[in-house]
Amino acid sequence: MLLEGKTVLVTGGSSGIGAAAAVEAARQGADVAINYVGNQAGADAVVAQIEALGRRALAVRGDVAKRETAIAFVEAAVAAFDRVDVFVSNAGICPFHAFLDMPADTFERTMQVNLHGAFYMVQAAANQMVAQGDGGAIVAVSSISALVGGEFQTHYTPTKAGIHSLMQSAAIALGRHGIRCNSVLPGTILTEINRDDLADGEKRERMAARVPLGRLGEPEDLAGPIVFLASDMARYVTGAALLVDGGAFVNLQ
Ligand SMILES: NC(=O)C1=CN([C@@H]2O[C@H](COP(=O)(O)OP(=O)(O)OC[C@H]3O[C@@H](n4cnc5c(N)ncnc54)[C@H](OP(=O)(O)O)[C@@H]3O)[C@@H](O)[C@H]2O)C=CC1
Ligand SMILES: C[C@H](O)[C@@H]1OC(=O)[C@H](O)[C@@H]1O
Repeated sequence: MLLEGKTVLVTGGSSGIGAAAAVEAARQGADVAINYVGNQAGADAVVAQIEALGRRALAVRGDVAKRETAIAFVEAAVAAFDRVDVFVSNAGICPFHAFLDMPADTFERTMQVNLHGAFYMVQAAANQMVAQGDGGAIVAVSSISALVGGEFQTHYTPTKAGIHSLMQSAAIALGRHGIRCNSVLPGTILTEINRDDLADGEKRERMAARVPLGRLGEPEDLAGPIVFLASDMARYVTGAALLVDGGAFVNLQ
């Protein structure tokens, strides 16, 4: 097992990619704490799946846009499990909207949840790891959208580029502490975040047609790459960004 005896924290662990990563971490031997903001039923279901695997689980509610949520999440996990070995910064939103009439509050909320939230969470986890004194691993969920644009994502893609950049700079800041920082860059993965957007059958087919592996992604497609980067198998990997997109990014012609 790749994460035997480790404590793993996942933000946005109540559905989609975060839920899949949390359950896979437990399958790989970790105790897991998840953060969520509103979906208590989803959080409870993930806790039940982790416990069914014989591991300890904790769900902590909180809005990642607020710095105090990060402090409270890490404190709650340490109170329950004593330490933080792996931190997965995953929580995010993508309220699709046109650029020219983007409401300021939609832009600002997306920045606060996706980028400010990642910063505060990663900072809180890193401080705990530094205090423990024996390293750790941080994996942030960025996106293929860090590298390419989206007409209705002008508020969102900069947050994903920012998360990619945050991991690069954090890798430098934290390397001396033995803390590795990497990102995964998912392509289009079928989750709640894009359920309405991909209800448009024409768009869904167009997105799938771009993928050399022939299908859109499932949350579980991210679980392995996240666990790998979190594990000692990736012990000399830091500052890296791993595309997990079925080949969509490289598919120009
Ligand atoms: N699906 C995709 O195609 C892609 C997704 N991503 C990224 O993956 C990450 C996960 O998204 P995905 O699994 O797809 O979508 P989901 O909507 O399924 O999951 C989003 C998760 O984030 C949580 N969340 C949202 N806002 C907050 C908040 N303010 N505070 C705390 N938690 C919050 C949700 O909690 P709750 O359930 O309680 O609302 C939920 O657990 C996001 O960062 C997204 O940008 C990147 C590339 C592609
Ligand atoms: C939510 C979108 O469908 C999804 O988010 C991303 O980051 C991907 O690039 C997709 O656009």
